[in-house]
Amino acid sequence: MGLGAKALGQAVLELRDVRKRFGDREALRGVSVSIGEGEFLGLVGPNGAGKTTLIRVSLGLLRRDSGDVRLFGRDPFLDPTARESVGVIFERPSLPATMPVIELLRRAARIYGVPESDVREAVKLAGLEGHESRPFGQLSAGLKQRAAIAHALVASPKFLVADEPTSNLDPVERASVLETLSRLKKERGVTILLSSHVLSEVLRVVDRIVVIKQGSVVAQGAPDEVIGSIKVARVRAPDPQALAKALIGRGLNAEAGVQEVTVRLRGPDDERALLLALADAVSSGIRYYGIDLVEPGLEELLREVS
Ligand SMILES: Nc1ncnc2c1ncn2[C@@H]1O[C@H](COP(=O)(O)OP(=O)(O)OP(=O)(O)O)[C@@H](O)[C@H]1O
Repeated sequence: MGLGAKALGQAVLELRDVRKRFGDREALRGVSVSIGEGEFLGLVGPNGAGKTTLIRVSLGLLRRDSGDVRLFGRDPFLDPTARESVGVIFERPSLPATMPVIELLRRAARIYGVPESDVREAVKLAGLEGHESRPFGQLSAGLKQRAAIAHALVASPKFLVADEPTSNLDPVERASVLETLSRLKKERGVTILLSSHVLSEVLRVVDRIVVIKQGSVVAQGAPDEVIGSIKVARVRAPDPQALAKALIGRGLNAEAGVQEVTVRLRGPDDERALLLALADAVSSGIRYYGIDLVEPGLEELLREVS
C-alpha cells in the first residue's frame, strides 16, 4: 500500500479507493478524488451521501478503513502537520459569541504571529467591513459564516475546506458566501473544496464537480461535462396532473409538481416531442402558461448518472 511520491503530482489532496464503514453502513465505498493546486472543487451529493465523512477522512480527523489519502503529499491521519495550511469552515460556525469579530480575528492573528494588516485584509476579503466591532453571536447566519471565513483566512490557508457552508443561509446570504469563496480563489489562488447538496449554486462557482451518492462517486468533471447532456423543461400549468398525464402518454419523462410539470429531455427528439405533445394537449383542452428550460437539479442529475 502507499502512494509513491511520483504518482502524486501537484495534487493538494488525493484520495484513492478510500473506504469507510460505520457499523454495517458503508459511508465511503472506494472513493477516488483529487484536487489540484488553485482548483475550486465542488463536492455535491444528497444528505447522507458521505460528503462530511469524505472531508473528515481527507483532513485526517477520521481514520479510513482502507485506501490512500494524501494532503499536501502526506498522510493526514498519521501526520497532522499535513493540516497546517488548511482552513476549515463548517455548516454552523462556532466562535465565542460575546467577543467582537475584530477581537476574534486579532486573537487568531496573535496565535499565528501575523501582523494587523493581515487582519484588515481578511476582513476585506470576507466582506465583513462595517461589521467588525459587532459581537459574533449577534451577527446574521450569513455574516457569521463570513466571520468564520475571515477567521480561517488570518492563518493564510493554501487550502480551504468548506463543508456545507451555505446550508443554513437564505438565498442572498448564500450568494454572498459563494462570492466570497470565489474571490479567494481568484485573488489569492486558494485551493477550495466546497461541499453542498445544492447543485445549482455549486455549478456557478467551481472549476470541477464531484457528485457523490451513497458513498460512491457517480460523476465528475467540469460543470458543463457533468450536466451538459441533461436538459430539463418546466412547463407551468393550471392543472399539472392532467398535463403530466398527457405528456407521459406521449412517451415523455414528465412529473407533476404543485404549479408545473418537470420534463427531462433526453435529446432533440424529446424537445420536438414536447412541443408536439403540448400542442395536442392544448387542442384537447389542457392548458399551459409557458415553458422554461432550466438547469437540472441534483435529483435530475442523480437519476441520469446512477
Ligand atoms: N459517526 C457516525 N456513526 C455512524 N454513522 C455515521 C457516522 N457519521 C456518518 N454516518 C453515516 O454515514 C453516512 C454518510 O454520512 P455523512 O455525514 O458523511 O453524509 P453527508 O453527505 O455529509 O450528509 P449531510 O449532507 O446530511 O451532512 C450516513 O448514512 C450517516 O448516517
